[in-house]
Amino acid sequence: MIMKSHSIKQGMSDASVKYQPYPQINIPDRTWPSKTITKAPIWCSVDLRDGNQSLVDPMGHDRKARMFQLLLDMGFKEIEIGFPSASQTDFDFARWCIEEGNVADDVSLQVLVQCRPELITRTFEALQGANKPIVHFYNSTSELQRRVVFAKDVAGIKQIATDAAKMITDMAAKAGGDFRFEYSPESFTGTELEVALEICNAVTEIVKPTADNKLILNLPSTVEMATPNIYADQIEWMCRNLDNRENLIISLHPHNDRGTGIAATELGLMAGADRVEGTLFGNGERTGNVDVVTLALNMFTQGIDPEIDCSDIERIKQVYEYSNQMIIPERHPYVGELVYTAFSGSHQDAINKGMKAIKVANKPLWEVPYLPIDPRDVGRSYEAIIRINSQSGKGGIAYILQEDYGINLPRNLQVEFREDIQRITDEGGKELPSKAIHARFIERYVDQPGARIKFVDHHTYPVGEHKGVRIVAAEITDNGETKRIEGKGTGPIDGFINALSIYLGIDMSVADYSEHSLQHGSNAAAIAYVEMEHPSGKLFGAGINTNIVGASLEAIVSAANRVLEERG
Ligand SMILES: CC(=O)SCCNC(=O)CCNC(=O)[C@H](O)C(C)(C)COP(=O)(O)OP(=O)(O)OC[C@H]1O[C@@H](n2cnc3c(N)ncnc32)[C@H](O)[C@@H]1OP(=O)(O)O
Ligand SMILES: CC(C)C(=O)C(=O)O
Repeated sequence: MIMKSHSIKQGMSDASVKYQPYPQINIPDRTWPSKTITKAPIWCSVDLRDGNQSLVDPMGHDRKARMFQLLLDMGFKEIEIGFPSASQTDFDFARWCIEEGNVADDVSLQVLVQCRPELITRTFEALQGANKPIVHFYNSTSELQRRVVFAKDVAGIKQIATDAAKMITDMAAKAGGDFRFEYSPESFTGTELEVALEICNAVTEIVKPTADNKLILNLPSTVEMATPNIYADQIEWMCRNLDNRENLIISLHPHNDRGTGIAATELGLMAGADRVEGTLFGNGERTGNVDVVTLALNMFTQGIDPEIDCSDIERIKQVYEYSNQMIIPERHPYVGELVYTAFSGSHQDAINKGMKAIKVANKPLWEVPYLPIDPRDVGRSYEAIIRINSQSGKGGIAYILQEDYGINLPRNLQVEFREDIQRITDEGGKELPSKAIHARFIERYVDQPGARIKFVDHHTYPVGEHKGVRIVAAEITDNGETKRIEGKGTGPIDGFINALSIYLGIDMSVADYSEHSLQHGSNAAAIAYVEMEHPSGKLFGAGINTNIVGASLEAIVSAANRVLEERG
């Protein structure tokens, strides 16, 4: 019998009939692939307009004002504050920004308007008294929208743009202020390049930009329709062919329909664009606008000053969540709850070693495997870098004990303790927090509740004629009963082991020993680790005491208790 294989595509249409590939751009001598981004673009936040217009519940005054203040604090010099002719809320907010927004002289407020006379008139009312405002006008130019939305040919669509350009420049001249202008051939990525060029050139001719007042030509990827290289080709082609290029600011306004908005923007900048419109963490229509925080931090990690301040990413996140009433996912670049966290063993091991190497090198260059940015640069701490679950390894556990508690486990003890933690995480199926790992370490190696032997005190004294050999007389408790034991050795550790071996009737010796002071914690205590060899293997004990010899002898008792436990 022939078995039919199942495919998850069963319910989907025939793609080759329903969709068509985006055509290539004919620009064989393209230069952008060998360019790099060397400086920050002019940033324009469109959170309060494109972001706001895509929300389930658009922002009221408080949510807008809080977002506006954040954008000013982050250093945005151009902020699209709304679409004042669309609603009274947007109109009133524009008035509030102008009258009460405490906007610095180097910041331009920007507003959006369709190319419609009544809306343009209302927009100018909203802008009275604004300092260097940007009037951003747009109309859709794509082949599809010309056909199905406007039922107009190219000439008709160009007329909409040029009529608006004329009206806007006339009104600005009459108003006498220092207006700036931006034009967007909306749905640019669905517009034939020759058509976009013709319409943009016609608008430029009317606006007559100068070196002192450049026209912003915004070439939006209103809908992201192709791979990012196509957008870059389109931008390079426009930059090469536009009239009066020197008096134009070429702006990108990417959306993220294919999930490649960041890449498209970066390639668009390499292709010659000067400016980027986007939103914090990418809120916006459908899959969102391009995320300016990610763009800025991508630049930062390439050694470029992004010129917007992302050093308090938690505040940016909080305002984003309050104003947009949306939650940022855990994996969102640079800000997500989990983006600086490794659970898996090999990542933890490499991070642990990288962090140590950085401390040793004591140089500013950041080089930590798996962490493209120092979390502290965005105001995040190192606390969450390594978290422990069943996927974790010894390096991660060692890192947590070192970072959080100043406990620097010897390598073999890391291996031993990891097995214990692995058993717990496998059984629980859950993350084990740092506190629980520390508590387990103390319980197993230091406090040992219910253990048979406890160390109380010791004395040493020389053995008459034997130079270098000393007697160790110690007091211990065995199941709560006080006992005095005695042994010989070259020092207290040696002698105490000898005493315990005789008392317990088990042949024990020290295979490895180390100690260090505990930097964390209220008392200046020391921790000692003893790897104890016994007839059926090796295992570790640890002791913590303000006295280093005390810590060592407690570590021996700890190891002896574990030997007893193993023997049952
Ligand atoms: C890609 C973008 O993000 S563009 C920005 C989109 N943002 C928004 O739409 C948010 C704010 N918008 C609004 O509140 C409303 O749409 C308003 C107030 C602007 C207009 O409202 P209305 O006139 O009631 O409705 P609507 O938007 O449906 O109007 C569409 C009409 O304007 C025309 N139109 C649409 N865009 C433009 C434009 N840029 N320039 C000129 N005319 C336009 C349409 O062809 C249509 O004409 P028709 O009435 O002859 O068919
Ligand atoms: C108005 C324009 C720039 C826009 O929002 C878009 O194309 O997405």
